[in-house]
Amino acid sequence: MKPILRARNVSKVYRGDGVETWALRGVDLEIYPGEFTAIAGPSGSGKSTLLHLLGGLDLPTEGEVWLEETRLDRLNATERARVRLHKIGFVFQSYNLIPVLTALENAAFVLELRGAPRQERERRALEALEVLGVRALSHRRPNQLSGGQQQRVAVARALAARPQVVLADEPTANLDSRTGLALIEHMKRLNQEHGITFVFSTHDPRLLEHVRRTVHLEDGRVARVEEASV
Ligand SMILES: Nc1ncnc2c1ncn2[C@@H]1O[C@H](COP(=O)(O)OP(=O)(O)OP(=O)(O)O)[C@@H](O)[C@H]1O
Repeated sequence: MKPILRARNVSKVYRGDGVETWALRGVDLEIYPGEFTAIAGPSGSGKSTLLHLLGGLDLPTEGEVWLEETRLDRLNATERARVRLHKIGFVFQSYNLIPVLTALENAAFVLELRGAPRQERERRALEALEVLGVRALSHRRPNQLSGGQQQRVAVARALAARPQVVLADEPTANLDSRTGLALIEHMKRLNQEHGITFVFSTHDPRLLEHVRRTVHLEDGRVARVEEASV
């Protein structure tokens, strides 16, 4: 089987105010279709940077990033945006819900950007909200939802578009442990039932008990990869 995502000897340097920060150094990583992979590591180890690069949101300083047969770091910004829109779902803290839209409209948003017809958008958004257990809240705006509910709507937005890959940056960070575990369970079910590939970052050891593969980052390098039999 060929990897769906691949980082080859990827380094990322942030430069600003005369300071250089090596966020990633020579990272090699392959993600295969249908995998459920966690990226773990202490604060500042490079987890968010790696997810940004894998999703084509940012470019590596050195190395290659591939999504299937497409080399993302060779595409221009418009081409990368098109690939993201059609193939990747994001659940990132910085990609918050749009405050003036209802949960349903938020969940349908990626499909709207893709130009899907209204009926199809609504059907798929409602389906995704149902799967995440927040369909009854579909007419509420984000400020009428708890943090956990907002996070579920954000996951529903990523999933309604049926991406091949979902990249999630600390998806449980703002949730209490019960809600966090429930969200991971939902993600796992979608992974098992719909074959969606998940890569998510976390520094919560409790969540790592639920994943098959954990990539540990330290100081921007892959320190070790752990395979569990869950
Ligand atoms: N835009 C930026 N400009 C300069 N330095 C940055 C930038 N983004 C990240 N860094 C630095 O790169 C390193 C890796 O950061 P990154 O956010 O990828 O780590 P992380 O593992 O996701 O951390 P956390 O768990 O705290 O979110 C850190 O030293 C950070 O300070």
